[in-house]
Amino acid sequence: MNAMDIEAAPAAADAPRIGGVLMEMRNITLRFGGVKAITDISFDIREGEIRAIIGPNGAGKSSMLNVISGFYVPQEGEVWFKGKRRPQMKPYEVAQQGIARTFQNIALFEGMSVLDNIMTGRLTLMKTGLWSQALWWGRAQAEEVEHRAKVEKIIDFLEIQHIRKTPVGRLPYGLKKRVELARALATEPKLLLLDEPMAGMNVEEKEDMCRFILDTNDEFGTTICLIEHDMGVVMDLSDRVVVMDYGKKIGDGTPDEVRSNQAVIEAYLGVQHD
Ligand SMILES: Nc1ncnc2c1ncn2[C@@H]1O[C@H](COP(=O)(O)OP(=O)(O)OP(=O)(O)O)[C@@H](O)[C@H]1O
Repeated sequence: MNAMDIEAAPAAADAPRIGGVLMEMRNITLRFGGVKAITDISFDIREGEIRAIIGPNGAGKSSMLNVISGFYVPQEGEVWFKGKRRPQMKPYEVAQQGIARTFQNIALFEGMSVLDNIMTGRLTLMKTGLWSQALWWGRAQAEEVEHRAKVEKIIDFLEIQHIRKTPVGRLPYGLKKRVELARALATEPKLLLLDEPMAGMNVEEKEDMCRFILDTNDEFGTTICLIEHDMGVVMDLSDRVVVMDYGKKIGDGTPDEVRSNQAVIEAYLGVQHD
């Protein structure tokens, strides 16, 4: 089911929430000149799950998210999506495949309203060309109405009706993050990548964001892959966790498995490497 297929019947209560492999990273290595940001890492993301990537500062988490989103092309390894090896793609082509993301540093149009910002998420889904839209021809008009309706549903879902006309630049940080999530959802992603969704938030804002992430996953079946430093949040939200340290994978499993993994404990306690 697509993220905003809101009218669709909810999944049967006994249907398994997590399905087969949606994305697979196979032996990924990424270098920046002499710096090896990722060394030979493999893991998968299953349909419908919430998958976290954690690790100390500089572990290579953002680099990995950038490989998934097509922003970085690894020197070695393969990316598989929906059972096919993904050729080298531009980030917009990856977005067209149904992968959306939010950023560590919010990337919104500050002077534009919340509504207009979220509408930009619909651009890749628009079928009518620029000329039809500029001249407001019938088909473009009908399409605009349809896109607006989807966006209004997202606005309701994320409880941001009261700020829909407000320029984003005037919003507090926590709400900006929610608008960024709204724009990502407007693309109707199959896979949603969240880069530190709780960074800089107070406790109340974190609780809200957690609820919206869980609701997105639960109600629309959206697969989510997130990077997050707040360990409590990661362990509460995630089905499975990949742990990176110095560009290598040192753990992979359920929150309980990862919590009791000696290499992970040492990485977080700052045990010196040889
Ligand atoms: N564009 C780049 N050019 C050169 N080196 C980079 C670049 N991006 C990341 N690196 C290096 O790659 C390594 C991994 O960085 P990355 O930002 O992926 O880690 P991270 O786990 O996301 O860190 P943090 O939690 O601090 O954001 C670091 O040594 C970093 O300095």
